[in-house]
Amino acid sequence: MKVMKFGGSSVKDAEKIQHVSDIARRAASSEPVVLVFSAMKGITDMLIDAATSAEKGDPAYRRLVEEIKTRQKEAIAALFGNDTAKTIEKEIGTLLDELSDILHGVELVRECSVRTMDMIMSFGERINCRLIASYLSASGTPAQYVDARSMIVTDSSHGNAKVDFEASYPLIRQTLSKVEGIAVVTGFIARTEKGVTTTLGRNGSDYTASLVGAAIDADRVEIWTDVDGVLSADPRLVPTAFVLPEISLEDAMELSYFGAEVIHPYTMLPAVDKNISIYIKNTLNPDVPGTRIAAGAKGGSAPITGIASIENVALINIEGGGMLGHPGVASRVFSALAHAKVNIIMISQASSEHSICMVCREKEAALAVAALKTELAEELRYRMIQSIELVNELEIIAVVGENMRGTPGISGRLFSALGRANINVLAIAQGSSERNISFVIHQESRSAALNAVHKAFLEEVQ
Ligand SMILES: Nc1ncnc2c1ncn2[C@@H]1O[C@H](COP(=O)(O)OP(=O)(O)O)[C@@H](O)[C@H]1O
Ligand SMILES: N[C@@H](CC(=O)OP(=O)(O)O)C(=O)O
Repeated sequence: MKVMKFGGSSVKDAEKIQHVSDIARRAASSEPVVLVFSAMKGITDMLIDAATSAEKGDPAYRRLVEEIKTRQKEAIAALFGNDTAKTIEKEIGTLLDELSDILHGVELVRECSVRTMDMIMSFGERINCRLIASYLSASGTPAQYVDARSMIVTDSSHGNAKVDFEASYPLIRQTLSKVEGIAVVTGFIARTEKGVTTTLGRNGSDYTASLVGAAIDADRVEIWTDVDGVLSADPRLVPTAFVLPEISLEDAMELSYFGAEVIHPYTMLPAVDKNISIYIKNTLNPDVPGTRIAAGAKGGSAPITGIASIENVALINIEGGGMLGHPGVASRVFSALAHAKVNIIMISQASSEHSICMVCREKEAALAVAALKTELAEELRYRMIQSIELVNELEIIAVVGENMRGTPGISGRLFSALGRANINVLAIAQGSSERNISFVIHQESRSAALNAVHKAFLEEVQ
């Protein structure tokens, strides 16, 4: 039994849907499969844009809904014969009408809460999975649409909800045991205990697939995308990046946390629980073995496994001699940021205790600085803290790999490579697991830094 997840890039249009349906059908002829699909590529972004426009009272949202309708109509016309097309169009039309009504509501009240945003985003996966289940059935492979909200239960942190494993696993088993034909499960979406729609975070359909895989004790979970596997770096930025045949669950988690969007970081959590291997496969190149992500898998003989990066981040630097020997400042800083719901991606504190510096997403930076200025008002007034400085337009780069543990000289080699490429490093952090060194640079040096580090660790003869 295996779970196969197809991302937005694999179901962009009718032609791609036909192609992945063939892949799924072939797999289903030799073992039972459960399918998980994301929305068509770009649809989630369009839904977010529509909600944002409606909230501002900008009628542009109607044009976006029309564009979504047109894409669906085109796909339906290409996938179904005339009679079936009418039935599917009606079914999907009802969903699109509901979406229009919700957006109209948002326009009227000029407000789109995170809860409403989750409901709006859910239409991408719901529409796409209805379309694909109908297409599979109409083309001779009986399939049934499964709304993940009937089986994945989360808390109410909308936009990035936390899964209740204990509640979800039995529900997943129960729901799937009643499905006739192949289950076509909506990725990304879930619900609270009270039935309110939630989402698992952008790119979260990978996580849906591994949750389903762990619940049903699948032999493997396959994430089908548009590249040959997990590469040693983002291939769009590092042309010499190569496919990693296998990597550990921990390295995959680190790489994805630091921006390798080929897999969602939480995907590895259920797999750790149940010791399931995850395979990254390419729909454009289905016979290539891809990458196997599994407990204990080795990343290769190089000192690092791979490199990842996050753009549009900001660095906040709190400086002041008054922090020296005063316990509790760090804890207040992080509590204030947590309270303001700012997510800190990286932290580094100078050992002199003169400064604490943190990195967050640029879009959250102003909020973070305001929260810190309020929390540290006293210290600023009495000059125990001299400044709270913000630098925007930065990039975090992380070098990741099990092999770094206990290997001396990695930092020296890393910073020499950056020095040779004339790249200025603003902050550095290393986890005590020694599995990752992350550093911050100016965004304009991104490509030069990634390529220099890739060359130093992964291309030159070791
Ligand atoms: N280290 C990496 N290995 C492979 N792909 C990467 C890596 N870093 C970034 N990517 C990008 O991730 C993309 C796949 O993720 P995504 O677009 O979310 O796919 P999907 O739509 O299938 O979910 C690839 O096309 C690639 O450009
Ligand atoms: N559709 C959602 C969830 C998802 O996983 O998408 P994809 O598999 O295309 O990254 C998003 O765009 O975030």
